[in-house]
Amino acid sequence: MNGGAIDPAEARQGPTPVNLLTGFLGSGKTTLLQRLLTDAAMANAAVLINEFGEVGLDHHLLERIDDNVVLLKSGCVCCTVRGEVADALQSLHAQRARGEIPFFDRVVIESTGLADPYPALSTLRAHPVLKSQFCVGKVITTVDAVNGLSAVARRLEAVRQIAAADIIAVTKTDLCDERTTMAVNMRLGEINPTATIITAADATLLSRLTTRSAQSIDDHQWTAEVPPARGEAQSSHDASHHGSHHHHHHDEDEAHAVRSFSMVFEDDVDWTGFGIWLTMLLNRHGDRIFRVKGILNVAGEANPVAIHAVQRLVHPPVHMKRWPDERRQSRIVFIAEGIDPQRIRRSFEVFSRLAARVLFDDPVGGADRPLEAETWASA
Ligand SMILES: Nc1nc2c(ncn2[C@@H]2O[C@H](COP(=O)(O)OP(=O)(O)OP(=O)(O)O)[C@@H](O)[C@H]2O)c(=O)[nH]1
Repeated sequence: MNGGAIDPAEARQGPTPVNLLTGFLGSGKTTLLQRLLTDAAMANAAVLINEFGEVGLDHHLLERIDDNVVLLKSGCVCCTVRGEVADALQSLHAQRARGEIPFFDRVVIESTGLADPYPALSTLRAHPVLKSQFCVGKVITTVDAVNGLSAVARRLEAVRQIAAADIIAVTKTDLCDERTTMAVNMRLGEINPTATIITAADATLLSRLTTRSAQSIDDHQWTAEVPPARGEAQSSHDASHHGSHHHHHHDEDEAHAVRSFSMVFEDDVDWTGFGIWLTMLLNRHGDRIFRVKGILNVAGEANPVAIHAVQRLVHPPVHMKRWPDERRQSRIVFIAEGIDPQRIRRSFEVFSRLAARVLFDDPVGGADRPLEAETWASA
């Protein structure tokens, strides 16, 4: 770690701006980032991706992979910024000064969908070394027009992400009618009256993100507590972190613990069977399954198929251009509240066996043997 190297870029341009890209699980952060990075103004941006989950996938889903894209270990920005994010920023800074990585003039941190942005922002501002190397740029928060209001009603992190925003980019408006979008915008305006609210597709987004506001960003009270509105977000931020690798025990009861878990498997996936299983699972448990994302080795496909679901909304699959590594393994990450991972695993195994039987062995077998796991997913 080199906090003291004299960086010619810094001498010329001053501290490098850091934009935090936040937003609840599945609200469209990576999609927006992908689009922003295609613009020439972002050609020299370094990207830090922080994921909540055992198996990091976002760096595979993001097409621009180069030396300046760093995937941080599972965790969340709010809890790791004093360690991992701070280290990553200092390391980028030192490597740039030594000319070891391509020049960058901006850093974008994509946080996990469960991160409280305030600790990260206050650390960036107050960290003894970082504060001279980097400055806090605008905070952009994505809000999903389909599921955003339900996230706000259930999770305090979602409220705090909106409250911290300079720019709120409303995503998935193409999947909603105008009234729904207006209702979302109104609620956002109540939570954060000073943010600029635009749709994610708005062409002015990038210029709004990269220009400094008249009011310095440093004037924000980053450490201020943002209370939830009445009736919103029953569980506290601190209590919400509960993952297999990122495992915090706070006061939250098991029923509201959010945990991330993953399934990794070698066998080909039957696409139809998988689609039926996922749809049934989300119909039954979508309220508590905030996020499903994965890369599947689909039978008959040369390249992986990326899948995304957010609560009950299943997005169209995306055919990826190549496998991220030699192993053609399927990887699926779930982020769910109060669900035992074993039940999802068992249910998937039963469905896989059923699909194999229907396809290859015994077209009618299985139908008379509704196992506990099947009925759990579909009942
Ligand atoms: N129709 C539509 N789909 C969108 C839009 N934005 C994102 N999506 C889809 O929503 C799904 C989730 O998008 P991501 O960009 O991965 O969301 P994320 O916030 O990075 O997800 P996490 O990192 O898991 O929190 C993907 O299938 C996207 O294609 C949008 O504006 N319209």
